[in-house]
Amino acid sequence: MTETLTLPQATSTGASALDARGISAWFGGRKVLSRVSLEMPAGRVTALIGPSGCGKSTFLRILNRMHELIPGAELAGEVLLDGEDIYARGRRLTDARRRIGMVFQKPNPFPAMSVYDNVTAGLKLTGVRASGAVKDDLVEECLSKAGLWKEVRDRLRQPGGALSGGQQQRLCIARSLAVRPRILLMDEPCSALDPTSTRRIEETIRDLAEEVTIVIVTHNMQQAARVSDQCAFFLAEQGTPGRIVEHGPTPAMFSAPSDRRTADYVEGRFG
Ligand SMILES: Nc1ncnc2c1ncn2[C@@H]1O[C@H](COP(=O)(O)OP(=O)(O)OP(=O)(O)O)[C@@H](O)[C@H]1O
Repeated sequence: MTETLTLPQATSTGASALDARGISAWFGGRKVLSRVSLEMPAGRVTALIGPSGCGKSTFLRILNRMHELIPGAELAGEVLLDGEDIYARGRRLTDARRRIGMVFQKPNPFPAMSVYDNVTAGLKLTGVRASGAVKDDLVEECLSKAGLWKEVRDRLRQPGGALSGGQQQRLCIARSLAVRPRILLMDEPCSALDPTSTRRIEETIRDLAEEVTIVIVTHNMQQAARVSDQCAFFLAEQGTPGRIVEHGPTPAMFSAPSDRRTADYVEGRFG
């Protein structure tokens, strides 16, 4: 039986806290993350930083149960969404997906689908029912929040693939917002974009932060400094699994990190 849900009301306090506890991860028996714990407070932007291969994306995928879809992938630990483990027995994958959205490195709208249908696409996939008028309002609301409404309000029936790269990424953000997630995960969302589009997305991230908790992976230290409230520095030293070396408020991580390796990384001496 397919479950049908109605759309949650838009509120200004929809953000949730996410708390990862003792997360370890393996691919085909190779351990890539070891006992990573991190609290991601409600309504804040958390940036995950660190050199390539230290497990940031793996950690991010564990936060919305995407890791378990990879053949040979395993994990241990807990991910608490407002205190409840998304991996607890009986919890459904679709539940986690609805509450914890994800935006990827490369903009991935449905290219032949209209801008309008791209925004509402997530509703069907997550079993949410909405009437035509509700959908119209939702499309405007989500495109506005993603900072795209003014640019596409007259092009809602054009294909998503006809937008620029930066617009496509904001369309993907709007699509994620349509199911009213409490958390938005972003895996290097600007790495395929030009500087102007990057700044536009960064503004969007800051605007969204009040109502959705954001966790962003970025290799761009200036970006981490501009958009995040707190940072976690991941490192996998000499073939060991990735760990968090240090985490804390962003200004402190950049101006007075307590670990020398954090200082070396944020100042660009390695990675
Ligand atoms: N699907 C997979 N199968 C096997 N190993 C994987 C898979 N995905 C990632 N890994 C391995 O897990 C480790 C962590 O990778 P991950 O992509 O999480 O790191 P990252 O810090 O996000 O890197 P980057 O910054 O380059 O994106 C790496 O050693 C990588 O090779």
